[in-house]
Amino acid sequence: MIYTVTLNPAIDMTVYIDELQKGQVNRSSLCIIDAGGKGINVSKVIKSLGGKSIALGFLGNDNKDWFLKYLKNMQIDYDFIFVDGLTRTNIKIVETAQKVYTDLNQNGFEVKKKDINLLFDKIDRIAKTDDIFVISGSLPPGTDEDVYVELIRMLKRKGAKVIYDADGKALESGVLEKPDVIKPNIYEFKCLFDVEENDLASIVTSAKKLIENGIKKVLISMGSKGAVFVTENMELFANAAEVEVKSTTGAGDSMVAAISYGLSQNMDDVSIFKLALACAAAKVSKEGVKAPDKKEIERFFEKIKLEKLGELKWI
Ligand SMILES: Nc1ncnc2c1ncn2[C@@H]1O[C@H](COP(=O)(O)OP(=O)(O)OP(=O)(O)O)[C@@H](O)[C@H]1O
Ligand SMILES: O=P(O)(O)OC[C@@]1(O)O[C@H](CO)[C@@H](O)[C@@H]1O
Repeated sequence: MIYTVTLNPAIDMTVYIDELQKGQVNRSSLCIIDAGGKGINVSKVIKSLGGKSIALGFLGNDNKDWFLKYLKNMQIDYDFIFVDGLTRTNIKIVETAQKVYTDLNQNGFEVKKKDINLLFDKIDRIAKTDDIFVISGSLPPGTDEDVYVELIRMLKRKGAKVIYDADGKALESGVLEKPDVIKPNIYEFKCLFDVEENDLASIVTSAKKLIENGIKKVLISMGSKGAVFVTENMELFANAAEVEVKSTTGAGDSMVAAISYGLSQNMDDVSIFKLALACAAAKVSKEGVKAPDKKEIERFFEKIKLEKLGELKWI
C-alpha cells in the first residue's frame, strides 16, 4: 500500500489576475479552491494514475468537513488525526500577463505533543515491509524539527520504503536517514550542495554522493528547465515538456506521485522518470491544484525524450 503523510495540509486558493497591483484593491478573474498540501496532492495524482493510496497526517477540526468531502468525491482513502483549529488556507497567485506564480503559504494549525504521539502510534501500527510511505511538506507549529528524522527511522526499521520531499533543515537532517528516494527542487538541492543551477555535471556529481551514501534514487526538479534523475544504475536528464502553463502548484508533487506509483508497479527507472515528467506536464496544464487526467498523462508520456547523461544519447 502507498501511504502519504501530510503534517501540514492546506486549502489551496488559486487566484488568477492579470497583474497584481501592490497596495491596491485587486479583483481576480478566476478563483479555484482545492484540498492540498504536498502529500494530499500526491494522493490525488496516484488516483489519476489508477493507483490507490491512504492519506495520513493531521487535519484541522474546524473546517474538516469541506476537506473530507473533497477527498471523498475523489474517492481517496484517508485516516487523519484531527487537531484543534483550522487547516490553513494557502493563496496561490497566478498573474496571467507575465506568467508569474506567487505562493502565500500560512504556518498552519498548532500541533500538540499528544497529536504527534497519536500519529506515530498509528503509523507504527499500520506500516509493513514493502509499504511505500511518502513524507512531504512543511512542519506545522508545535512539531519538533527532527520529527521527520524519527519517522523515517521508524519506517526504515519496519522495512517500508520512504519517498521524502521536504526543504531546509528538515531536508538536511532527513537525507542522513537514507530515505529510498528524495525529490528536491533545485533550490532545495542547493541547501544540500553548493551547485550552480545550470551546471548539470556538478548536480549529477552531487546527487551521486547521496546514492553512494545509500539513497537509491534522487530526482531533482528544475521547474521549466526540466529535471535530472540519478539512480544506482543511471543518470538521466529531460527538458520540461512544452505546455501551456495554467498553474505550477503541485508539479513536484505529481512527480512524487509518479515515483511512488512506479515503485508500487515495479517500473524501471526510465519509465518512472518519464512518468514523473508526464505527470508534471499534465499537472501544470491544469488550472488550480487539480489532479491531471490519465489520458493527458499518457499523451505526454509518449512525447517525453530523455537524455542519458555521459552518453549523449536520447531515449
Ligand atoms: N513553467 C513550467 N513549464 C513546463 N514545465 C514545468 C514548469 N514548471 C514546472 N514544470 C514541470 O514540473 C516539474 C516540477 O516542477 P518544480 O521543479 O517547480 O517542482 P516543485 O518546486 O517541487 O513544485 P511544487 O512544490 O509546487 O510541487 C519540472 O521538472 C517540470 O517538468
Ligand atoms: O508549506 P508547504 O507545506 O511547504 O507547502 C504547501 C503547498 O504549497 O504545497 C503544495 C504544492 O506542492 C500545495 O498544495 C500547498 O499549498
